[in-house]
Amino acid sequence: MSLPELEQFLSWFQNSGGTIDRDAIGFKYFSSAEGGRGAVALKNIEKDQTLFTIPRYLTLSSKTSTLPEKFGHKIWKERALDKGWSGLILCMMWEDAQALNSKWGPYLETLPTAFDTPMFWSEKDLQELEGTSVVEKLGKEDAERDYHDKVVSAIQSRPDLFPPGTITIHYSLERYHVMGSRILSRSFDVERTNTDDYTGDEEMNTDADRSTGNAMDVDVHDEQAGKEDNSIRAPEDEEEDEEDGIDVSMVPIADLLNARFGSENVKLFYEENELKMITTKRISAGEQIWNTYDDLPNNELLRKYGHVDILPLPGGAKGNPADVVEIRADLVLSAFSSQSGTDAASSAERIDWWLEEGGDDIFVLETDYEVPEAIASLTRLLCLSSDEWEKARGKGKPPKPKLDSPVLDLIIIALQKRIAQYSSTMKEDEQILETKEGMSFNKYQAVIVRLGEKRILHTTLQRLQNLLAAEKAKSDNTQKRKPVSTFEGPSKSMKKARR
Ligand SMILES: C[S@@+](CC[C@H](N)C(=O)[O-])C[C@H]1O[C@@H](n2cnc3c(N)ncnc32)[C@H](O)[C@@H]1O
Repeated sequence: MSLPELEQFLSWFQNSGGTIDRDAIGFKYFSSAEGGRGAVALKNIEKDQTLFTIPRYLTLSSKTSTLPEKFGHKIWKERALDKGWSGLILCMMWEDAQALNSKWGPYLETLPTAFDTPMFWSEKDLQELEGTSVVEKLGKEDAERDYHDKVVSAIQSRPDLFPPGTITIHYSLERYHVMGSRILSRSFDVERTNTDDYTGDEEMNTDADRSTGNAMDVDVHDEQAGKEDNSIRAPEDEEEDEEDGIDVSMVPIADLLNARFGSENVKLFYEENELKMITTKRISAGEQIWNTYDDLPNNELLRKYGHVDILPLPGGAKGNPADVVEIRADLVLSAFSSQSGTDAASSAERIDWWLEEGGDDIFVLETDYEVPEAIASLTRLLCLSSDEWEKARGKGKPPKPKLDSPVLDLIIIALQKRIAQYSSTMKEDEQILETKEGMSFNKYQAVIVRLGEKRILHTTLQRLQNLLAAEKAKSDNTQKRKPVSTFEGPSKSMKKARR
């Protein structure tokens, strides 16, 4: 079973040195909730079976495209096209402009030309994501700055490579975003091997070259996190890739596989000269062949891939068990300032020290509803008396993450402030989903994302409020049990009562 639209591509793949077990794997359209176009098992397949292999020279990256060489490696670097994703995007636009003259022509034909990701949403739809971490991570402005500053001038400098008549069709800002989104939703972080030169066509069909050495995981898809996690990644991310020995690469066939939380049944492994998709469990005939995108939370799935995972959750609700919500450190600071009546500047020294010591500036709450130790430690740091703060600084150690009443009080306020950042309540979102008739797909996915975040916030908040109540009850009991007169003298509450 296969799709007619993929036949030319599959022939190209096999004729170019790729192998695929076509008795075991086919392609078909699943429901959109299951990923649309994807791969299916045509028979029962045992664990540890290789379904297809991709020679490294068939992967498309700025190492395998011949554009940097034609452009001149030196000038490529001078124009910083080796940093960030702009160089790879330019390679992909250029390869795409060559159509079937490109080595990857039939492969490029299989790639989507439109995306449902928030990068392409209207302002109105983006407002539905208010409060979530999606919007600030889109990186649209950074991407467009790269396009205007680096890519346009590179294109204009070489009319022989980028004929002026082709620019509006193949090198527009819109095409730049499409290529960026192809990379974001389909690329793999492929670790380099010692023999890094796998660009040449002379390597085609060299079965003897294939290593039987130890297979290792290939990091699947871009997995940057935190505020630098832009669709077009910050240059420093690419520098890290350089250091880590990773090539962000498009990998034919492998990128036809969908993924769903906890469903992985195959994984991409690499060997010296090729990548191998190998089953990680037995797959029954008719089942979808699922890769993994690292079981991302819905806010990241939506931003990178344009879909969300909706599965049954413990307690009856539906959502993504991998959901997370981010709390910025400045919200903790603002909770402290409003509670203590001080301004943020008076805590600046402590915050600077916290960051210098490597403390987090974003805390991540998960569906275990635990409070990250770092948020408790930062909160305690803010609450320390001047003497205690001097001591902590002297020792070079942030305070222990103990959840006592003052700390609980402040984290509760920070969570309440975080909840207030959304423009709708959790109840409203639940009602919106009950009557979803006529709702746009973008809005539907946005509500799923923000509801997932809010559930974590509300459940964690409830837990903390219970903990605080228990803490207070404990301290009240201790006060009550204290004898009227001890060797230390009357308790504070007794003193007060006598006045
Ligand atoms: C690597 S591609 C997978 C192949 C893709 N379905 C195709 O037709 O080429 C990733 C894209 O597939 C879709 N996808 C993958 N898994 C999905 C899922 N569980 N639910 C919905 N869409 C999914 C999303 O559009 C995502 O951006």
